[in-house]
Amino acid sequence: MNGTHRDGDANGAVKHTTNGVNGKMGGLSELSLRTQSTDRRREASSNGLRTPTTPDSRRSSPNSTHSRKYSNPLAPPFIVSAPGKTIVCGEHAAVHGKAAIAAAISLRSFLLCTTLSKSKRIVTLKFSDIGLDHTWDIHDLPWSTFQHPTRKRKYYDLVTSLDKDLVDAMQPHIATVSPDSEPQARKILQAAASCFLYLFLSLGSESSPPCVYSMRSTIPIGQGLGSSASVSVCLATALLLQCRALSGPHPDQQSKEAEEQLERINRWAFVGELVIHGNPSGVDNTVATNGHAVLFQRKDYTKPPSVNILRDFPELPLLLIDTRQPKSTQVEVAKVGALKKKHPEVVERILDSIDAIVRSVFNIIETTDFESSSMEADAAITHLGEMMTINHGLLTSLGVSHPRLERLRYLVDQAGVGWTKLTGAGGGGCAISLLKPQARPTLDTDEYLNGEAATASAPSSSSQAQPNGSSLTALQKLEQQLEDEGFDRYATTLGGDGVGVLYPAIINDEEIDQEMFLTAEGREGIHDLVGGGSQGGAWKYWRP
Ligand SMILES: Nc1ncnc2c1ncn2[C@@H]1O[C@H](COP(=O)(O)OP(=O)(O)OP(=O)(O)O)[C@@H](O)[C@H]1O
Ligand SMILES: C[C@@](O)(CCO)CC(=O)[O-]
Repeated sequence: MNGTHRDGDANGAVKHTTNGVNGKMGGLSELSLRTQSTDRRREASSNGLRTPTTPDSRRSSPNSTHSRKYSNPLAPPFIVSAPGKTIVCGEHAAVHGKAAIAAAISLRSFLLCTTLSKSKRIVTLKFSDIGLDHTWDIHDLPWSTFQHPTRKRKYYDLVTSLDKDLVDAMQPHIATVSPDSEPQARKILQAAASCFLYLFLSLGSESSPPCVYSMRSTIPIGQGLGSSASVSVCLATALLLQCRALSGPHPDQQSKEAEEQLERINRWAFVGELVIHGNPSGVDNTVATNGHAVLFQRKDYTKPPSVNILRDFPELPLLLIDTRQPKSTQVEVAKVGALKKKHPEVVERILDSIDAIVRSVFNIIETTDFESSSMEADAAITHLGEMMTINHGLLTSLGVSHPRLERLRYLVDQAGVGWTKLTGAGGGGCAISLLKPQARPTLDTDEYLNGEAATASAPSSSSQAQPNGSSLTALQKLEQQLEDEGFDRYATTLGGDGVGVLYPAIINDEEIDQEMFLTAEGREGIHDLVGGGSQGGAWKYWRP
């Protein structure tokens, strides 16, 4: 195997041993070694300072009287990105050991990590979408509790529950995060801060690099599109990279090695989700880590879940509609848990039916060529639509729908253009509508396709075949009505890359600095600044 083998713990106490034929270093290490001296020079000149003396030049200078210890140079700023998700079927049932299918969407979160000079000894969170700006002194954090030999976890451990003592030790440091904001906002801020701090204290050490972590996301928060999982994946990846517990990503990385890195990230992202959600199944972080689509099932919480990556997820004609009704995943998951406790036999059967829907959808997806415009493909779409309708009905019976979701479903049903189900935790948030074959738009409305075709530029309208007039009108009318009633529609594609790294944070020879990153305007501003996240040669992905 090419590359670097790393031994050590989550403390950053990592030994590098090259075991390849040519002894080549793995991705990030190689990049960081190459960029360190440049970076130091850049820092020095931007400070108006002389270029610092390198260890080599010091050694070669016989007159050097410096006895100061050489300190590690700064790592350059880098960005980590991960997608949001939509659950095609199986939400809630996934929490109770059943299967679910989820697909990555093209909305993503981005985390810019800016290492500070070692003398600073602080970590700062600038999560500007939610208005979080908080700094901790690294020395003040409860390292002794987290690093205690009975509690300390290795970076490769499988952590499946939170340690109450660690959560308690963290509390005084969370209580100081925006204590004066109103309760609902404070909950969001403190959840994000807790997610970071638990991971930082688990994977870092008192000698971790001081750093500013700046977060931007194009995923709406708390609308069922996996914003928390995407944030958790970004944080876990950045912290694992900083403690050198990951190799790559690099293009020639062997499949098995890439898979191991993704598995490592996913394990810690699940811990982040435990902090934010309380009782997650792990499906959201799994799809945010791996990208594409996944068939997911976690029967035993003490073991890794079974994950089947669906790399050729079909380009289904979908609408992704936001009710703009805020909800809490934690609350909705707890609701179903309470109902199951009260009526175990009935609820277990509902969950089994949802599991049967997931199997049926998986079989159809695996056996149908959706690209052909055959009767078989149309029948498969109808089959998927019917499964979605039943799935939504079962979720409603579990008590996780909302009047806004029911209104949306009614409007789509009335228009006769498709089948609708809530996606994610429900209680508000988003729904997906699969368009009926006869309502499926033709060339000028490719935007409804969820795959690459959706982003390809369409030919001019004069050269297009005319769509089925009545269906298109029905769809246009529906869109108008949705807009009038305050629903939002997201243009997104399904099934792109999972977690990615831009190291260093440079696009088209321009370094993305904190100011630019934090002030980029709206989804398009962020997307344009970082080069799309999922595209562009500068971004690297673990691709097994
Ligand atoms: N842009 C962001 N910046 C910082 N924190 C964020 C951001 N987006 C989401 N979060 C964190 O994730 C939490 C939202 O999680 P929640 O589960 O309620 O919604 P979701 O993940 O969008 O929905 P679902 O789990 O149903 O897919 C927020 O409270 C916040 O702590
Ligand atoms: C509601 C749920 O099933 C999906 C949330 O996106 C919760 C989970 O699986 O963690």
